[in-house]
Amino acid sequence: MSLLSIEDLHISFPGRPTPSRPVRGLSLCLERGSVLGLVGQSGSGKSLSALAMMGMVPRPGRISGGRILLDGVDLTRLSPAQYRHVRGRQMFLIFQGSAAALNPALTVGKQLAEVMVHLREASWRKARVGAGELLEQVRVDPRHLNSYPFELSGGMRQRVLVAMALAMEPQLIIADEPTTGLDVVTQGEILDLFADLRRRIPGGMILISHDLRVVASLADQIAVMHQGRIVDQSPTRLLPTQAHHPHTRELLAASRAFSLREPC
Ligand SMILES: Nc1ncnc2c1ncn2[C@@H]1O[C@H](COP(=O)(O)OP(=O)(O)OP(=O)(O)O)[C@@H](O)[C@H]1O
Repeated sequence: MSLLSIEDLHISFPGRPTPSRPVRGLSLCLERGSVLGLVGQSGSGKSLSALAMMGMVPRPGRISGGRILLDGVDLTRLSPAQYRHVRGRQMFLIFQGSAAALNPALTVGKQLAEVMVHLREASWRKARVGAGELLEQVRVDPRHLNSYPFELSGGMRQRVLVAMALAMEPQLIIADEPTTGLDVVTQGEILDLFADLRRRIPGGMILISHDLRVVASLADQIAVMHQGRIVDQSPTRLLPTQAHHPHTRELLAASRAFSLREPC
């Protein structure tokens, strides 16, 4: 059984004269232990799809059809309380603008320690030590345990989010444009960290970007999204030969200078 299977997902927003349907018939599969790259141009529906997987479609939008199966459980049928439980333990979203994902009022150490106390039932003392170790694993100096998110650079905040994911050990990690807004060197470092993360997390990862080059080095499979649905999906290195949709051809042409390599 696939770790994640999305079947014919539709998301709509009310509107006149007709509702808008930014996601219309999205289907994809993520196998356990693998990374799926979800690419597509701005507005194709990638972020909304990620939010739908997390049970966080912004109102008045709603899932108007389809199923999202995580380990065979249809998430679209969960109550809000059940969803919160699954979201806190089995799924983790790293999204654009890492600042917004961290609590601005709590130090980095406190936020990491809270995850360990609540999910791993560690004592506060052990959690604090564990939080320092996690920061070291993502190559952030542990003295930043006492720093607030605004005191860190964008790259460091992304590293803290990766540390948070390591603390939670979720089944599914969704990273939505995790390197957008970072300089090229920091982008490379963050992608290296994701490569490390995928080796440590037994579940799977969905890496979302408008840039094929960003996901190609990490993803086993690439799914190309266009106007609310997947138009091509294939193993990364076969995409240039297997892609048939004109939009995928455009994306490939745009990243031609960079050859698609084997996932690390
Ligand atoms: N809160 C909202 N209300 C109404 N429509 C929305 C809302 N959020 C998204 N949409 C619609 O859904 C479309 C897809 O948005 P989405 O953010 O998923 O695109 P994306 O592929 O992630 O683009 P980007 O790479 O720019 O983030 C948008 O073009 C917009 O029409």
